[in-house]
This record gives sequence, structure tokens and C-alpha cells, in this order.
Amino acid sequence: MAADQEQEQEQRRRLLDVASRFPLPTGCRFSYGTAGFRADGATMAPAVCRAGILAALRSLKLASAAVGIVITASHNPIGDNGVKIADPDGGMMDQQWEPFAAALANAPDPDALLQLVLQFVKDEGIPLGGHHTAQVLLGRDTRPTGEYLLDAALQGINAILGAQAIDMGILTTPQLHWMVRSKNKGIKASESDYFTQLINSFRRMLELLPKDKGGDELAKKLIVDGANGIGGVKLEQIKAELSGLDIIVRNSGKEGEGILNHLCGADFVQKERVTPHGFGPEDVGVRCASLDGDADRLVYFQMSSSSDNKVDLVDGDKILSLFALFIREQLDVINNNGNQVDKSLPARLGIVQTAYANGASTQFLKGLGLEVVFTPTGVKYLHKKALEYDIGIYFEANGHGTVVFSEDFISQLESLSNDLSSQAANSQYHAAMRLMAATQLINQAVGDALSGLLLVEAILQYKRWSFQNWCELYSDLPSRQLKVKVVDRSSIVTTDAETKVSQPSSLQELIDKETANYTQGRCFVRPSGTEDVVRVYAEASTQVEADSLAKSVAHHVERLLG
Ligand SMILES: CC(=O)N[C@H]1[C@@H](OP(=O)(O)O)O[C@H](CO)[C@@H](O)[C@@H]1O
Ligand SMILES: [Mg+2]
Repeated sequence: MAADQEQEQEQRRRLLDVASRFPLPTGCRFSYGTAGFRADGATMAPAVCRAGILAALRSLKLASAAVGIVITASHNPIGDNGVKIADPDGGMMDQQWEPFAAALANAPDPDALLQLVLQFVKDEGIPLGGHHTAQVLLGRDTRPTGEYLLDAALQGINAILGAQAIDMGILTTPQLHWMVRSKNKGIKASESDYFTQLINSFRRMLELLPKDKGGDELAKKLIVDGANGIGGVKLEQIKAELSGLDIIVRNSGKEGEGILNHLCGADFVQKERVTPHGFGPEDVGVRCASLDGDADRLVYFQMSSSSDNKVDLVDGDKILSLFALFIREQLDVINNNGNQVDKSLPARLGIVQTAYANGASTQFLKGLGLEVVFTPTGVKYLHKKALEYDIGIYFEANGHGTVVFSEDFISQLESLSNDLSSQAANSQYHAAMRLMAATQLINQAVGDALSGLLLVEAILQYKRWSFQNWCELYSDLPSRQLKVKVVDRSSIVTTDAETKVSQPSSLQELIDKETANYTQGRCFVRPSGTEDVVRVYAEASTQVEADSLAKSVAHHVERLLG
């Protein structure tokens, strides 16, 4: 008993101590947004330290399963930084804990922080006190504030008795998510295990290419814009082992090549539709890809003319469409009744998008007879929805997405592959093996630009499609995104997967009225979860109309909300 009391005292002392080491600057208010806490990197230490405490508590709550902490601000400017927590399955932290995360980050002083933790631990039945262990894996991107914030996170984790922090180093965000997931599955979870899985499954995909398909081979050359972030660094490490591809990394993050996310990266290319820094007329007609600063987003582009820097863009919606076509084709081959072997693989295939998905993509996917559903913005919503299917494919238009397969589906696929293995020349067998390789290649924890890129490359080779073939799958409707600064963005409340404003109610009426003036008009507004702005999105049949619709709605937002 005395020992227990001593531990309890020690636990309290540690929490008070760490909180006093990271006082909350006055006027600072953190909210757990679309992707965790984000702000100017120099102000983030208190929030990151408290995220460390939270991650350790989460691991304690979940029977000591490994939990992850990623220190990154993704595509945001180099001065920003952020922190988010990965759950044991490698996905985003359960949203039920977000209010506690925010309350903890905003606890005004050490006493308030201690009381908050003790109350939460009691309410949630968390075994705090040193009898149980907790494990937290940490990763960070290349930002200059990363190391300092990592230290803050370590101090937060170490403030919880029994918690162990494992620094996995400088990583892409999806690498850390993959490591957390793998560790909890009992699979080897080091960086080299991650690379081995990617390289081997990519090779496997190429070995399974049909030998007798006509058409041109895909050009081997691929130029990748690494956003001067961690993705380019990692790609440089493995590119020599990616057979069948000749990868050139630009904006690779090497000294002197440029600034993280500045005039480069997936967010820049997708929003501006121009070439990133470091690309020029000599690249016309070459297939190019662009990653964001922490390499969880991927878009493709190609310059069609040397006279300007405009690009033909393949965004997340078209990557999704490519994946959907490929997976559906394999399922069709497997389930085609004309096959020699009477085996089938029933699978519910679901496509998950957000309101930012180009209307033309949704129409295209629905036209294929696929089930398409919508969620609010943010991977935490899309991923969760995708898990409801045997195979769920989700993407945000900005290039963040992946494919998830249910355990049940994978085991059925495995047993089917075994049954068919005696018929190794059979097309059914090949289709099953291709799907198996895809489940290995794609990062099922979270969207991953590197694994996504390799799956794209394998599918383009499989289909013998050029960039142009892919790009012409459908034509995007012209669209425009604007940001509006308002006094309090939280005064906008949305509903119907963010497609409608419920408050202030007059705003939706105005949006409807404006939209009705445009052919194929669609428009919605929502408060950003990562920046202090309201976002306006508009689509219409011409660029001029899309611009004009976005502008007039932005004007209403400004007028109503100041
Ligand atoms: C329109 C847009 O691109 N929004 C992005 C952006 O969220 P906002 O809540 O819109 O700021 O950052 C998120 C995190 O990276 C990403 O998931 C999301 O798609
Ligand atoms: Mg990112």
C-alpha cells in the first residue's frame, strides 16, 4: 500500500514538473483540428509535450499497445509545425479522445493539468501508476523545429510512469503510421522492413504483368518533386532497387535545393496547377509526380507545352479512379463465371470521397456502377468510412488516400490464391496474386505517397497506359478554391458532409441563390481545420464561371462574418 502511495505521489510530481517546464504562452489556444495540433513551430512545445502525455495514456488505456506520435505540419510552411497521434491500428487517434486532447493542450497551469489528467484517468479507467507499461513510437519530418519538439514529446511521455518512448527518427508520416500498425500486428516494424515490403511487393506486381497485352510500354522515366521534404530523401534511398523505373528526384531536400513546400510539393501543384520549382521546358512530355512535405500526399502532372508552366494534373480523384478500375478488373476476372475454376470472391467495394472531389470524378465513378459515399474533410473521416467495406478506396482531391482491405477479405483472397495455385497459368490465379501484391504494396494504415506512387506505376504498366491515357479518363470540371479571413471561423457550422451550411442559416440561402446562376454550378464553404480561414470551393462549366461563383460566395462570407 505504501509503495502504491509513493508511486501515486511520484506520478503527480512528474506531471506537475513537466507542466511547469512547458508553460502555456498567454493567448495560445490549441484545437485538435483536421490533423492534430498545428501552429508556428516555435510556439508548439507545450502542445507537443502534452500530446506526449496523452499518447502514453492512450497506450495504457489500450493494454500497452504501441501508439504513435508524428511531429509534422505536412504541406504548411517551414516555420510551422504540428503534432498528431496515431492509434494502434496505424490510423488517426479515435475522435472520442479529441476533446480531452484539446483540454489538455490548453490547461492553463500545472495544477489544472494534473487535475484534468487525474479526472480523465478515473473516467476512462486508465491504469495509471506504474503497474502497466505504455509504448509510444515517435517520428518527425525535416523541419528545423522538429528536434526541439521531439524532445518536448519525450518529456511528456516520460512523465507517465511505465511509459517507454521509442524514437524512430526522421520519417515520412506514413512510415510512422505503418510502423505502429506493424508493431501491433507483431510484424517487424523497422524502416528497412518498410522498404523491403515496398520493394518486394512492387517487384511482385511487375512480375505479374500480363505478357501478351499489346500497346506501348510505359516510359521508364519518372521525375518526382520531393517538396524539399522527407519523401524525396527516402525515395533517393530506395530508387535504385525499384526495377523498371528510372526515378529522378527534384526538390529532394538536399542543402541548397530550396525550401520545404516553397513553390513546390503536391499542395502547390494541385492548387496552382503549375510546375513546381526546378522543372523546366526540358521536362515537357515527361511523367512527373509531386509529394507533399511529409509524403502522405501524391499527385501526378505533366507539362504539355514549353511556352508556359501550366500542367496537366492528375489529382487524388484520378489516382482513386485508377485504383478503382484496377481492383474492379481483378475482381471481375476472378468472379467471371467463364473461368475454368469455379471459385468466387464476393467483395463489397466502396469509394469514399469528400466534397472537394471534382464532380466529374464522382460522375465517372458512379458511371462505372461503383458505390460512392462522402465524408467530411480529413483522413480520419475517410479512413473510418472506408473500413466499412471489404475493399475501401478513399482519396482527397489533394492526393491523400489509400486502399484498405478487411481482414476477412484478405483471408478469403489468401485461401483462393492457395486453391488456384495449382493452376498457375490461369488468369484467375494471376488476378488473385495481383490483388495480394496490391494489399502488400499499398500502405493500409494511412495515405502514403511512396507506396501510392509505386502502385500507380505498377498499374500504368499493367494497363500499358501513358500519362495522357490516364489523364483523359474524364475531364475535370473547372473549379476554384478561395480562402477568406473572418473574425471567428467556428461561427460557420456545416452539415451533409460539409456540403451545406447550417449556421448562419442565411449563408446557405445566399450560396444556393448564387449557384443557381451557373451551369453545372456547385459551391460550398467550411471552416478550415488546419488554418485560420474559411475555405470556399466552387465548380462550374467554365473556369470564368467557377472563379466568379467562388468570388461572389467569398464576398457573402466576408460580409456576414467580417
Ligand atoms: C481543402 C484541403 O485540401 N483541405 C486539407 C487541409 O484541411 P483543412 O481542414 O481544409 O485545412 O489539410 C488536411 C490535413 O492535411 C487535409 O486532410 C485536407 O484535405
Ligand atoms: Mg501531408
